[in-house]
Amino acid sequence: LDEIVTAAATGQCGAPWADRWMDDPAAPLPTSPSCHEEDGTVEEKENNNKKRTKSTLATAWLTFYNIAMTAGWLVLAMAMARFYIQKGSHKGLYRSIARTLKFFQTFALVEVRLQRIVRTSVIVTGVQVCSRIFMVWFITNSIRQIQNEESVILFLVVWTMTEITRYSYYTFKLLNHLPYFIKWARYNLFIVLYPLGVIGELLTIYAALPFVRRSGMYSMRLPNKYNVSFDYYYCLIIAMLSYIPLFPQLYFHMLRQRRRVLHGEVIVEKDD
Ligand SMILES: CCCCCCCCCCCCC/C=C/C(=O)SCCNC(=O)CCNC(=O)[C@H](O)C(C)(C)COP(=O)(O)OP(=O)(O)OC[C@H]1O[C@@H](n2cnc3c(N)ncnc32)[C@H](O)[C@@H]1OP(=O)(O)O
Repeated sequence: LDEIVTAAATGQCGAPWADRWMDDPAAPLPTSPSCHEEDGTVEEKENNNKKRTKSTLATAWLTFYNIAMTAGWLVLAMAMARFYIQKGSHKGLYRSIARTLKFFQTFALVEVRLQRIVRTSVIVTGVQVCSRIFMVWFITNSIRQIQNEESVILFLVVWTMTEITRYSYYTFKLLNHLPYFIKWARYNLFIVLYPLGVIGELLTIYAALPFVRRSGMYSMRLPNKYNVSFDYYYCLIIAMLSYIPLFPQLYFHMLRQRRRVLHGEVIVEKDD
């Protein structure tokens, strides 16, 4: 076993079958892991080359994506700081950064599919990204009257701090130059920022309720030609209630990741 693991880890000539064995431990082991046996067929070599090219392309793409997202959230942070310094008030701040925020937060949708190349969870990432997009497009952007609420600024500041730390963590990690303070920040700041972000989001949805009820936006009342009724007001109440079962799952997921990354604990997570 040591021989197999060492071969796979060091990329020695025995690595192709070692890789295969690590992918499928049930596969029969060769009697002797000699280099000549495993120089392999031309087909095997081509496959290995393709795999290597794919992983280099994936890493290059991920690095570009994470640099772009770090830059995007840094631009947002600077725009917010500049607005506040110039105007001395948060009124109008959301409108001034709305476009950039919508662009970068919506772009994060690609992360839901990242589990094909990194060890991220599709469910956790899906809930996180969808709830953010819901907050941006269907609450804050759609209801002008709440855009100047303090709670909007609260979740904006918290999201911005989180994302600058998170994307710069991924970037430096991919470049194999991860400063400890970024790793520390990625897996510690969320302990306070996550609940604060949730408070900001819940207060914002709560502030939206009276406007939604009065305007009847995004709602369908009976009778109508589809014979379907939908009340956005109750949909928002359900969304608020869904934080009760969902948020603890996200929070405990991050606490588990923290133990794994900062304390080296081996965590066995259930498959998505
Ligand atoms: C449709 C309407 C729904 C309405 C109802 C909604 C209810 C919702 C309830 C809950 C809502 C929560 C709202 C959230 C608000 C906030 O965000 S507040 C601000 C504070 N937030 C945070 O601190 C977020 C912290 N949480 C996370 O970061 C998430 O768990 C995550 C974003 C989903 C990330 O999870 P995960 O990927 O599992 O963790 P990591 O440890 O970061 O990564 C695991 C491995 O994957 C690699 N990886 C992941 N992404 C990338 C990437 N982009 N590039 C490169 N690599 C990546 C990462 O490096 C790890 O690799 P290994 O270390 O090798 O394992």
